[in-house]
Amino acid sequence: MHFVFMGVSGSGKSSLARPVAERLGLPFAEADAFHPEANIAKMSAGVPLTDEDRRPWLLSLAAWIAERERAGEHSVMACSALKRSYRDLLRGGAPGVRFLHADGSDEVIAERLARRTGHFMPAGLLASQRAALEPLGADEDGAVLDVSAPVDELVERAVGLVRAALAGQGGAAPTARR
Ligand SMILES: Nc1ncnc2c1ncn2[C@@H]1O[C@H](COP(=O)(O)OP(=O)(O)OP(=O)(O)O)[C@@H](O)[C@H]1O
Ligand SMILES: O=C(O)[C@H](O)[C@@H](O)[C@H](O)[C@H](O)CO
Repeated sequence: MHFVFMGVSGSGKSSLARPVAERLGLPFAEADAFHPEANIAKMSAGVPLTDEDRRPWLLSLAAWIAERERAGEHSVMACSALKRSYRDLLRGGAPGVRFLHADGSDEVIAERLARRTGHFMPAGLLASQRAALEPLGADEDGAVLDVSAPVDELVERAVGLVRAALAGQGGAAPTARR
């Protein structure tokens, strides 16, 4: 199974996904590291990416998932995966792709983005990220994490969800909480 922490910029995907992968000893991919230079330059200049900009990037991430699948490994990824069509591309990588949506109010996320340093993504792009975001549909495998809680607590919760999904493989999957 492949667990993708999704959400808008600054929602805390990376802060959660990385420790979850470490705790469970699973391979981890940070989707930001897969962007071509042109995408990074665009975002750094405060210009939102288009579907066309994101497509090759999402396909490279799906390829990473497919490699883990071929290796017989579970995996964890941090990737915005804002639209359903983007998640469809990721789901193309392997049969068992599930999404954990790091979700929070604009107020909470904007405040975290304003405080974050050393990252290419300007806080001003939050509005466009929000506009693009399509929450998980009822028919999409996944769960929602309310990111107003402290990181440690959220990591604990996410580890629990991943463990439960892995234990129930072939059985019940964690279902979306809204
Ligand atoms: N639950 C939390 N409580 C307090 N601060 C948090 C929490 N989660 C993340 N942060 C902080 O908020 C900022 C954004 O988190 P992070 O970089 O993980 O988000 P992200 O969704 O991966 O963003 P991006 O997509 O832009 O890379 C960071 O400075 C991080 O330390
Ligand atoms: O789809 C996108 O617009 C991008 O993935 C962005 O979300 C960033 O890569 C990331 O959030 C910035 O840190």
